[in-house]
Amino acid sequence: MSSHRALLRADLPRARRGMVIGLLGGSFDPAHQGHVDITRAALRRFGLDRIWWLVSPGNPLKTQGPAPLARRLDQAARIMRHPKVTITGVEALLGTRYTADTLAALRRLYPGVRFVWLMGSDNLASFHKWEDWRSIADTVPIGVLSRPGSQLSARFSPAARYMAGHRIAAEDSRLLGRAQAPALCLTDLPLNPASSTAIRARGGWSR
Ligand SMILES: Nc1ncnc2c1ncn2[C@@H]1O[C@H](COP(=O)(O)OP(=O)(O)OP(=O)(O)O)[C@@H](O)[C@H]1O
Ligand SMILES: O=C(O)c1ccc[n+]([C@@H]2O[C@H](COP(=O)([O-])O)[C@@H](O)[C@H]2O)c1
Repeated sequence: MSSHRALLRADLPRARRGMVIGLLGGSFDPAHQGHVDITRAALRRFGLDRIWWLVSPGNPLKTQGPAPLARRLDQAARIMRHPKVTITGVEALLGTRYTADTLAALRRLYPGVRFVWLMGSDNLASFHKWEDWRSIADTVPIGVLSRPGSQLSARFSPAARYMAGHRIAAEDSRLLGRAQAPALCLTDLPLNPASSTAIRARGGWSR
């Protein structure tokens, strides 16, 4: 193994073959209680062994850059404390920005590990604008957590239509982790209206 790859592996989170790992990607600028609530709910509902937060170097669709990655990672680790949740800067380590590239790299690095992509319903509503979104849908099961104001637009989104024949009902959500992609499960949860935009707007976080 080259020294570069050895270093990379030393920093990456560990996973055993056969594990089911949920990936929650986000700017986390800053992380808030909404992120914590959906993470705990996803662990319970989707049959996941672990969740990794992928604190993004920067959302490819957002024009304004977030606060420095190290600060967002520190703040996220303070707010999200759970033995099954790891806060990571995996995308910065891998040099990926687009989710499709991140997933392809993770699959190569973790043979035998199952990944599930997690997102709030606002992101499912605009998922069809992501790079290679159909290939993401075709290769990884997707678990969607309700977010106030976007449940309807998510249910009727182009991405939900694309996966219409591959829906897992909310009452069967535990099957998602071991389902073959494409697989989509939308859960109804107690909703948390928290948002990073609102926290920044009231001066609770500066970039
Ligand atoms: N309150 C919430 N309820 C459900 N999902 C959420 C909530 N807040 C964030 N998410 C989801 O968590 C992931 C990461 O979110 P992100 O870091 O962008 O936070 P945000 O509050 O949406 O930020 P911003 O307001 O800056 O867009 C996304 O999939 C998003 O849909
Ligand atoms: O790959 C893409 O085209 C793409 C476009 C928009 C968002 N994403 C990812 O979606 C996740 C949520 O982003 P954000 O900024 O809403 O927190 C994060 O992991 C982003 O990298 C990915």
